[in-house]
Amino acid sequence: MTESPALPALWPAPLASGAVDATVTVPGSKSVTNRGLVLAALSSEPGWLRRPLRSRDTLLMAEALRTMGVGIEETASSSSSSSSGSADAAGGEAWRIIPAGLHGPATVDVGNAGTVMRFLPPVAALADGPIRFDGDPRSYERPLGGVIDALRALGARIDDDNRGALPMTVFGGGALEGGRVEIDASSSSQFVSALLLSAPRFNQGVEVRHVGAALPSMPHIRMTVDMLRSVGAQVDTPEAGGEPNVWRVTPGALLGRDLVVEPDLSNAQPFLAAALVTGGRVTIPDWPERTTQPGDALREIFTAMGGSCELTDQGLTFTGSGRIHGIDVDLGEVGELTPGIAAVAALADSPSTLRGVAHLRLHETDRLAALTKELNELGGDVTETADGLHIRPRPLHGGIFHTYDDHRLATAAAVIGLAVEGVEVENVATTGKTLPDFPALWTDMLDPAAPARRA
Ligand SMILES: O=C(O)C1=C[C@@H](OP(=O)(O)O)[C@@H](O)[C@H](O)C1
Ligand SMILES: C=C(OP(=O)(O)O)C(=O)O
Repeated sequence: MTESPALPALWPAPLASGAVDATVTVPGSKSVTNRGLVLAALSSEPGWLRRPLRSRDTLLMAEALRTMGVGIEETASSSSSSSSGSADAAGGEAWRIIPAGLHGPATVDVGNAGTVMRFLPPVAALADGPIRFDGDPRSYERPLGGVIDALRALGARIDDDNRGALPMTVFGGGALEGGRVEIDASSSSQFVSALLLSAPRFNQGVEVRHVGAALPSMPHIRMTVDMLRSVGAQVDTPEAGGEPNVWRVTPGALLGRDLVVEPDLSNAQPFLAAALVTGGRVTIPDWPERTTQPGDALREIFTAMGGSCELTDQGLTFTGSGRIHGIDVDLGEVGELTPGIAAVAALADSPSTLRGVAHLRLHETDRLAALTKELNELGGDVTETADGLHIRPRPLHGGIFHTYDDHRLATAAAVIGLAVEGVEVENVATTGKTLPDFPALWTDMLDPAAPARRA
């Protein structure tokens, strides 16, 4: 699914011939889909996920749950379900998730999905046998020690041959005691989300206390809390008058729900950037009015960089002004937006400073090093700071943009290619991690008549 044989090793990023004017339907959110799968698998009754994202990260999550015994059925429409009206209105494809006893032995391939490698070890601790975790070479380098240590403190037995990283085996004991635990989640908010998501099934629930430097990606933790509450879990949070950096989940059964997955707003980013870069207009249908997705911050960030946006019944319409301004911004809450913002900043009329994202060095690749190197090889002037990037725009030229198996590097390169002739994106198929149809969506955005011609 991820490696389409039709995609060339070097994808010539199309140059925009003018202002884009398009409506782009963006597939479902990776973060919502993978949380929805985990929560449904841990529920006490079957549930539905409608418009789930089907990408490498979410298919790995579904497959991992299946290998542990969970039923996940694909359906073409919602008509035979007991779904709510809103879900029926969503129509389209759906996954029916049928929870079952979690069984080992099993082997989980995490690929390079942070959500799979962090969210599933607590689930595996509830299984009745050993669950082996392995993945792409990069997954061995990504931080996991916080989850491993916390699970051990909560009663799990784990054999981590690579000491604090993958590969490893979680020896599920059929149940986990749970209770209080301290964790340093400064390298990834997913450590906190991982413990909270499975905690309703721990005997004592959980109290997670983050200790250490700043915690990144808070909107993703809010997403975890919101989704837990939507399936009936009781969660106390710092926001609700609780102690700072402390989350509590009470043990209890989770309900099977019918959830319509929102479009992935972080994957909407390159399309919104296209409006900004070309002085055009892009509409993303189904942009939610309220959401915990960090991509919603693009409304503010890209407006500050030179566009304007309007949320209507048609969705979010973003309009570029023809000018792009630099920005000085802390992206700690919305780190996954950094590559796309860096691409736009490299084309701006003034310098930018992107701060608060040191943890990106341990994402799919070292994103700070990769963006610096690749933008500079096209003639840019980017320097790494201790916690981000300083970008001084200069005229860029064409060349190969290496992507290091990082979907967001590939989409960032496509944004540069709109304005710079001759950009070739290495391994654009890596976008399949979260957005398998990216090359077709991109060319259709630039030529909205293309799908009709193909039909
Ligand atoms: O919980 C999630 O769904 C995510 C949390 C964030 O991780 P980090 O806190 O590790 O940056 C984000 O970057 C990632 O793309 C998705
Ligand atoms: C950091 C990201 O992914 P992951 O879920 O693998 O951490 C991302 O999608 O930008």
